[in-house]
Formats: sequence, C-alpha cells, structure tokens
Amino acid sequence: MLELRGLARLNVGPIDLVVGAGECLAITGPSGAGKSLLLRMVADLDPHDGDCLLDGRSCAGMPATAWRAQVRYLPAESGWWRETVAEHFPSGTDFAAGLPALGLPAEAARWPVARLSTGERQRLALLRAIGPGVRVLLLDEPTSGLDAGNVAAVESLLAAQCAAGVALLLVTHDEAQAARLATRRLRLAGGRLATTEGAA
Ligand SMILES: Nc1ncnc2c1ncn2[C@@H]1O[C@H](COP(=O)(O)OP(=O)(O)OP(=O)(O)O)[C@@H](O)[C@H]1O
Repeated sequence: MLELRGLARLNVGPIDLVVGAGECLAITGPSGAGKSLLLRMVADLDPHDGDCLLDGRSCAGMPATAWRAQVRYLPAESGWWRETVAEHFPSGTDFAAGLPALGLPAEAARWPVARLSTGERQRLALLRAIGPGVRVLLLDEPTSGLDAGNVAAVESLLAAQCAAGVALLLVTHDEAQAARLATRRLRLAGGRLATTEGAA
C-alpha cells in the first residue's frame, strides 16, 4: 500500500519500494548510509526527487497535513515544544491508557517535558506517533536509548501495530531486533537498498 517511486536526495536513491499493510521492513546499514534521509523523504520533510504513494494516492498530490496524518515519522531525537507531556497529545484522546504498556506511570501524562529522561522521551514520542488513521510508521532507531525490558515493551507495541495493519519502516543498527520484528530486511549501502541474508 506504500509505494516509493524513484525517491532520491543527495547520495541516496533513486529508490523504488513497495511496503504492504502489516509488513515490518527493517533497514540496516552503516552510519551515514542515508537511512534517516530515506525516512525523511518518505515523511516528505525534505526536498527530493520521486514520489510516494499510499493506496495509489500521491503524496505530491495531497496536502502535507493529510500525508502526515497517515505517515508518521519518529526521529531518533524527538521534538518537544510545550511545557507538559499531555499538551503534545490531541485533546480528548485517552493517550494515558497507553502509558503502562510502555513502562510509564499514568501520572507521566502530567509530567513537565523538562524532567523526562532520554528513554522516557523516546517512549512517549512513540506513543505520540501511533493512533487512529496512522497507516505507516517511519521509525528511526526507536529503542536506541532503552534497557532490555523497555526494548521488549516497545517491540510488543510495534508488533501489535503490524498486527493491526500498520506498515513499519524500521531503521535499526540492532540486527537481533531486525530479526525479531521484520517480515523483510533490507540493507542501505552506497545509496541503494539491497536484500540482506537472514531476512525472515
Ligand atoms: N542536509 C544535508 N546536507 C548534506 N548532507 C547531508 C544532509 N543531511 C544528511 N547529510 C549527509 O548524508 C549522509 C546520510 O545521513 P543520514 O543521517 O541519513 O545517515 P544514517 O544512515 O541515518 O546514519 P546513522 O546510522 O549514523 O544515523 C551523511 O553523510 C550526512 O552527513
């Protein structure tokens, strides 16, 4: 349902790729290979050549807000711009119900952003990224700062998203994580994507 057609920027691409609903595509590759550039192109955050389509509808042909409501990008370092956690979630949503599954207490909804640890920010940013209407999650090292227990919690949540039909593009340096989560694995090197050995 997500299709990348000739996506290219700087030294990355052109990349053609189709990712189905419920598929988890893991992308590995050396530092500086262009993994984040690729995710940012799919999120339509930087100027680039080519186009992305969702169920045949072109990103270039729809308002940026409509694309980003369906295709969510979780950067390696999340952005926070208001004082408290709750202010970053749409009002009227019961996002706090999702906190325990990520190892966070319900009162974390009221915490000031300034007190959040790196791992707390990372898990809360993931909670922010998921939700009704989201079809694709673009995940840049979503567990890089986490202990083993929280890695497992995040991976469970991601597996549940896949089971619900969300497509994941997962950038990770963790080959074991790729093996656990991915339905398909690709390696980005020299600006091109290639199949890796050990792909599920
Ligand atoms: N705006 C830019 N202008 C020029 N070069 C850039 C720009 N953004 C990124 N790059 C370069 O493009 C290359 C790919 O960057 P990118 O962040 O995508 O790497 P990555 O594969 O995600 O690496 P890492 O695993 O270290 O996060 C890097 O050499 C980076 O310095």
